[in-house]
Amino acid sequence: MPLNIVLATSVLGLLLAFWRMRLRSKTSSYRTLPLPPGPKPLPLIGNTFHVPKSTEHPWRTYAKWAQTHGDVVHIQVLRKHLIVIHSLDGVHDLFDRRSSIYSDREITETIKLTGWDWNLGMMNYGQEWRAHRRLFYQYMNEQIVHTYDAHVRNGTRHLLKLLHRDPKAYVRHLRYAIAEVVLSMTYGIKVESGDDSYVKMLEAAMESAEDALLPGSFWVDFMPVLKYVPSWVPGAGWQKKFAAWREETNAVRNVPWDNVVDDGPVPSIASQMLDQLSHLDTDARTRMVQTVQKVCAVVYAGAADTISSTLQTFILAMVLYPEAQGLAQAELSNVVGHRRLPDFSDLSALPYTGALLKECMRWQPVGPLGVPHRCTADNEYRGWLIPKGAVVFQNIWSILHDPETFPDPEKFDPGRYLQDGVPNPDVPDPAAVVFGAGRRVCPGRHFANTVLLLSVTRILHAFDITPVLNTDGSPINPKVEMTSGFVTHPVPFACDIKARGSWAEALIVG
Ligand code: HEM
Repeated sequence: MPLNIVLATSVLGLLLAFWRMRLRSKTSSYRTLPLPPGPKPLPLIGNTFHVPKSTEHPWRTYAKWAQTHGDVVHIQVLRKHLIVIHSLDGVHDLFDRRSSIYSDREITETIKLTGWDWNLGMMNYGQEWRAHRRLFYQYMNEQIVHTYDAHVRNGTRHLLKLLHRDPKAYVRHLRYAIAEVVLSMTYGIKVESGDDSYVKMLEAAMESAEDALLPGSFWVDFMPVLKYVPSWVPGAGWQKKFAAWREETNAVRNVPWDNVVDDGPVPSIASQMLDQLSHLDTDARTRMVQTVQKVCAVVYAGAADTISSTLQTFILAMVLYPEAQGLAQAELSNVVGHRRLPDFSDLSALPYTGALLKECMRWQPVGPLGVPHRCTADNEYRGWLIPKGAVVFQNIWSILHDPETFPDPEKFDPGRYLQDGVPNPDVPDPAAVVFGAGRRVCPGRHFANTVLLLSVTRILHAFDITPVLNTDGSPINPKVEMTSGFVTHPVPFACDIKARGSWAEALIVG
């Protein structure tokens, strides 16, 4: 071997060894740092008994801890480190600025046992996730989502009819209408009127997401060996629950896919994705078809529950805050008039109505703890060690209820985003928080905004939303009570939804 190659190889080897030594010493130096503060752990079991139950609004408990310990709170359960971030700066510092090591997910036993591991939102950061996310983005980016406007118009128009016909069942109608929009654009499926089998299927699957996907919901997340305990063992009834949930999550992936229709004037997302594969050989095509199937199911699973839950919160806010409702309706009457329904072209002229939607997202965020990120390398943050493998949450609820940024945070007040009738740039937009951050930021956010804005403006234009009345004529104001879990929505409440006048009735049925 020529001498210069030997020399070059040796120098390279030395550099490599030096770099690895530095890396090792750096890693070990991080290990001497303290962990971020948090409730005092007990020997061996750490904070095992501190972990708030997923059924008890854990974001409120974490927020209380943050008042004592600061915006970065750490707990340890057996060998697992959980870190909860309570400030937007903290979220940006870690999820955005250090995204190369904060973009993984913790694939808990619960995720595998409930069968959600086909969902790109639950995948490890790597090639498979990248391929799914790229495909998803191609059909959900900011520009492309407007090609689905016709589906959104039809769905929201139908929603008004359903609400008019049977206002008491508003929750069912919201879920049905969103399912209708998403299934038609994704699979070309026209849901028969009154057929809520798709809605029920997703509801059943989402029950597992709501009950089980926050780490700590089930002990098996911290002690994986428990997954081998047979279901007949006393206390292991959760195994049967998981088996049933697995069937439901698989149904979300398979049932709409088996019913893809390809006869509409605009091809569905599924058929466009499949067309893209025509040049591939059989093996590559088979593999990619599976990816397409999963990505389509993620559109449905990601959209349906989050959007309909936000709309339920909107209805609750309108019942409780009639002055906000009145201001938005006055704006709509001014801009749109009484001869037509609002459309996408009106949205930029409706600052108060836009602010009202922002406030719905802030007041009761649909995913109060977001989706946890997993950190893939030891690193130092503000003098603390964030250990490799730590599960890092952003407490979205707490960030959006910080009284310094949002005074009187429990109050629903769209006016807080406006100054002299135009958006106030000094008030943060909750949309920059509720959809998460970094490389895993919600890729469905543009579509969610589109559907939410048109739904909210059309419902407000057409209806008055009021409390139901007691026998003595006094209003029964519902309590602000949210379900607890991965995704939340208001606990069911009664309200009245009535057309705003004969002009509105004509628009609804027309
Ligand atoms: C109000 C509506 C919605 C809210 C509040 C919301 C919120 C979120 C949040 C907080 C995350 C986690 C981000 C992170 O890891 O930091 C997320 C991820 C995700 N969302 Fe949404 N979302 C909404 C609507 C949608 C819609 C309509 C879709 C589908 C069309 C969707 C699809 C997804 C997917 C696929 C992920 C996983 C991304 C990944 O892990 O790479 N979401 N969403």
